[in-house]
Formats: sequence, C-alpha cells, structure tokens
Amino acid sequence: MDITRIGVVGAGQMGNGIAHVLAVAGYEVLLNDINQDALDKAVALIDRNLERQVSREKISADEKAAAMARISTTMALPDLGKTDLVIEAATEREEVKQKIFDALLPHLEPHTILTSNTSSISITRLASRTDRPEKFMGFHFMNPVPVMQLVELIRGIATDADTYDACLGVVEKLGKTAASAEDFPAFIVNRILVPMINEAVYTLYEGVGNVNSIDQSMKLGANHPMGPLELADFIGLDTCLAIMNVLHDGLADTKYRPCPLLTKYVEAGWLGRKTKRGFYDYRGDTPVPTR
Ligand SMILES: CC(=O)CC(=O)SCCNC(=O)CCNC(=O)[C@H](O)C(C)(C)COP(=O)(O)OP(=O)(O)OC[C@H]1O[C@@H](n2cnc3c(N)ncnc32)[C@H](O)[C@@H]1OP(=O)(O)O
Ligand SMILES: NC(=O)C1=CN([C@@H]2O[C@H](COP(=O)(O)OP(=O)(O)OC[C@H]3O[C@@H](n4cnc5c(N)ncnc54)[C@H](OP(=O)(O)O)[C@@H]3O)[C@@H](O)[C@H]2O)C=CC1
Repeated sequence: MDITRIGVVGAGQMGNGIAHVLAVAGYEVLLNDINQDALDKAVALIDRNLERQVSREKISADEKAAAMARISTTMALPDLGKTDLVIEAATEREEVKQKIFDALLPHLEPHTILTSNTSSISITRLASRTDRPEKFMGFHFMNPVPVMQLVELIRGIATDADTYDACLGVVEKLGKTAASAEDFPAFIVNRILVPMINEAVYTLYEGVGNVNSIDQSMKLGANHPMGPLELADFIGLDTCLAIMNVLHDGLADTKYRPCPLLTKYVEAGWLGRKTKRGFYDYRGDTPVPTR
C-alpha cells in the first residue's frame, strides 16, 4: 500500500518527534491537537531540533526547509480524513484515545490504517471498537523520537498482514528498526523498563537512597544513559503511572503495584520535565532534586 500522507494526533513530546521524523523521511504530515498552543510549541520545537541536526551536518538546510514545508497543523480532527495512515499520540488514557477514534472514524477513507503510539493499552481492545480492526495496530515510538532507533510494532488479534507490512515499510523508510511485540500489557520495552522505574521510586520511598544516589548508582553502576528517576521525569510521571496501572490491572499481579510516591507526584501535577517539576525541579539553570 502506498502511504504518502500521515496524520498525527496529539502534539505533545511524542507527537512532535513523530511529525519531525516522518517529515524528514518525505511524508506529508498533518499534526492535530485540541490545543493551539501545543501545536505552535510543537512546530517551534521541530524547527529547533531540525536546526540542531543542520548544525551537526546530519541534514542540509534545504532538507530542513523541505521537512518543515511538509508539516501542517490543524485543530479539526476531520481534516485527517484524507490521510493514508493515522498515528494517534495523545495522552495515555484509554477514554481519551477512544473519543479520538470515535470522532475520527466517520471521516476516514476505507483504506486508511489507524494506529496508536500507546505505551501500554491493549491494541486488540482499542481496535475492537473501531470499524477496521484488521487495519488497526500499535505503532510505538521511543522518546526522544529523532534519536531512538527502535519502533515496536504491535499486532492486535485481527490485524492483517498488509497492515503490518505497510507499517513496517514506514519504519524502514524512517531508517529505524522495528521490533514485533505481541499484544500484552505494555508490550516489550515498557514491560521491562517501567517496573524498573517504579522500583527506583520504591527505593526512594523506602529511603534506601535519595534522588541523586539512585540515579548516580544506575548511571555509573549499570551504565544507563539516564538514572531511572531522571528518565521517569523525561517520560512523564503521568505516563509512567498509567503504564503501571495497565500492567497491574492487565496482569493481575501485585508485583506491578504502582509506588504510592509516584501516585502522589502525579496527584500534585508534578509530572516531570513537561511541567517543570517531578523528581527534579527544572525551573532553574540546572535540575535540583525535589526531595
Ligand atoms: C515510555 C515509552 O512508551 C517508551 C520510551 O520511550 S521509554 C524511554 C526510552 N528512552 C530512553 O531510555 C532515553 C535514555 N536517554 C538517552 O538515551 C540519552 O540520555 C539521550 C539520547 C536522551 C540524550 O543523550 P546525551 O548524550 O545525554 O545528550 P546529547 O549528547 O545532548 O544528545 C545526543 C543526541 O540526541 C539529541 N537529542 C537529545 N535530546 C533530544 C530531544 N529531546 N529531542 C531530539 N533530539 C534530542 C541531540 O541533539 C544529540 O543528537 P546528535 O547525536 O545528532 O548530535
Ligand atoms: N513520553 C514518552 O516517553 C512516551 C510516550 N508514549 C505514548 O505517546 C502518547 C503521548 O505521550 P506524550 O507525548 O508523552 O504525552 P504529552 O502529555 O506530552 O502529549 C499529549 C498531547 O495530546 C494532547 N491531547 C489530549 N487529548 C487530545 C485529543 N482529544 N485530541 C488531540 N490531542 C489531545 C495533549 O493536549 P493537552 O496537553 O492540552 O491535554 C498533549 O498535547 C501516550 O500514549 C504515551 O503513552 C510512547 C512512547 C514514549
């Protein structure tokens, strides 16, 4: 199947990165959000990240200009009706994603493939509530999208081979590597990574270490590029908590219970970098632990 126009729903940290790499690869991108401010910020951030790539000679100035010209934005979801593929990358809440699909489906052409960048939610369940479960699958990028090599591709129970192959073709055109994951809670990367982050929060909660010693231990002692609490702030504490809840509910095992301290940070609205406070406070020149 020939894919040329791609719709991206949600212009947060993942949506802007996804739009960026799709545009560089030559796709026409239509980026949607409910918030004009999020769209404006996403376009400004894409411009900045592309400029950094130009200055590091990863792409030319002409390639940057061509990529920017391929990105349009809209607050009207029906505008995505003319795309060949939609990648939904809105907030990690099933009811949010469900409402988006309900609103979008009447406008989609029959051939359009519908995918979700969800970190954890059942692809089969999301697909079952659409008119095209065979053309629905998980298209899971990693953060930061322009840097991370992997994309997890997750087939729902009804996803057909043509849909999988078309999405694989997009991943290959992006120069990224696909990993095929079965549709179980949080798939592969987050099934392993996010319980590790949750355990780091328990380590903090129980006073085994402080924010600095926990992050330093995993950076210097296990060669992780970021400490687990720094990484949690980078992913978003709301997203980490949502993933733990999906694991806990979906696998019915107490080993996945979210740490109460993670819940408390989310309740405070301290969601990490995106709200400037989480395990670290980002409002100054350098991040400072918040406890
Ligand atoms: C939650 C989920 O569903 C799934 C997930 O995504 S889980 C999260 C997965 N991601 C990770 O684990 C990231 C772990 N961290 C890292 O790999 C590294 O810290 C990092 C790549 C983010 C930054 O690396 P670093 O060496 O500290 O920084 P730095 O040297 O400044 O940047 C390295 C490159 O990344 C780019 N970069 C860094 N942050 C970026 C961002 N937010 N957006 C775009 N590009 C970025 C830089 O421009 C630089 O590019 P070049 O190599 O082309 O020069
Ligand atoms: N963060 C990460 O490291 C990763 C996240 N993901 C997944 O990607 C998705 C997005 O995450 P992320 O980008 O981090 O989240 P963000 O919170 O950064 O962005 C989500 C964006 O979606 C917008 N949004 C909310 N509701 C709607 C709607 N109905 N229509 C259109 N846009 C909407 C939000 O607007 P507003 O702010 O106004 O609510 C916000 O701009 C989630 O499913 C997440 O699990 C996948 C891989 C990695």
